[in-house]
Amino acid sequence: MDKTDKGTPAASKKPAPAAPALSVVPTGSALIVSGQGAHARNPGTALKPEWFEAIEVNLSATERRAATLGGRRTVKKEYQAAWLVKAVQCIDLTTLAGDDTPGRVHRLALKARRPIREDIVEALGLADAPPTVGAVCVYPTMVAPAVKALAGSGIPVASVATGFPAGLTPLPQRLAEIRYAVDQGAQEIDIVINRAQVLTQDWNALYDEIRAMREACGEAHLKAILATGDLKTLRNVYKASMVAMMAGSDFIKTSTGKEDVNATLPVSLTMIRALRDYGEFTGEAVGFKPAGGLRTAKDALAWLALMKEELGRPWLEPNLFRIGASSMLADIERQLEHFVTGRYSALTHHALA
Ligand SMILES: O=C[C@H](O)COP(=O)(O)O
Repeated sequence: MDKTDKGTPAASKKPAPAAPALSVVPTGSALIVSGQGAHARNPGTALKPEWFEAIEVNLSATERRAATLGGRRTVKKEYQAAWLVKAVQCIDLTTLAGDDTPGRVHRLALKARRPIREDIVEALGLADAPPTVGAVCVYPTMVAPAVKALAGSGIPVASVATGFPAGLTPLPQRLAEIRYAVDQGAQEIDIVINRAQVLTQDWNALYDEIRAMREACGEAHLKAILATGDLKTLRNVYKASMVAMMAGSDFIKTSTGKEDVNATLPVSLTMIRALRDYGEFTGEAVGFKPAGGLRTAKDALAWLALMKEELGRPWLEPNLFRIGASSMLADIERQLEHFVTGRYSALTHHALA
């Protein structure tokens, strides 16, 4: 850690170019607002290793900072309910299983349209504008059923692609998979990076591949999954985040959900500091998506606190923040039910996801 950087766990030793301020404007303080607002795309930059090569990350300082988020910084009562509704609006409701079927995707889409039970929505006073999730995330061959089941809802379909989860098929096939998913109607593509390029510090190769993937996405937004559990060090996480953003990623995402270690707060903090540095260098606002192993309302609150404290209010909206989760919604719904009734029900009383 750079000792001059008071309390900054993931600090970058970077040159000091004229850094434009972030181009986003806070949208106000009310948390219960809906919408998948249009997100200006990140055009990327040329590859600039000088922005990240000298990075140092202090592991223990990063862990200490992360540990504060789930503990003393909690929100209670109606504030907590509002944050949980916000979390629902930011969920990429996901099914990425070998036994996925159009029927399962159809059921998931129904849940995406009405993620919180009607009586709870009414009790929360949200019946006029019931919340929906941020997106539904599926494998490429499930995009068409998802698009059909979500027709008219305004909920985008995200598809994983590029040989998810390992990303080790030849590049032409990975690019073809992106084009297939876009052709099927996916509006967002969650690509996986080639971890070997990070582990061998081959930044040119990583940059070129992600650039080519962005090109293949066309109008679809690109989320770059770094699979941080495979990247060995937080320095690598920071560098891979930077290269992914320079190559034009609209979001950087932690994990596939298939690594041994998936989303953690220290890794997320490191990615967010990279995101913030990239914003200072370029003026571009890039989105963040933690994913993998996030199961509880408590997880949702910890990551929302991280976004608010590190990046500010704009990163509490689905155009800049998503939570990738296949099984978090039921616990959030249960907590919201407790808020409106004062009673806890068993998790099994809450539908799918
Ligand atoms: O992209 C989303 C992840 O695959 C979801 O992981 P999960 O099944 O652990 O929630």
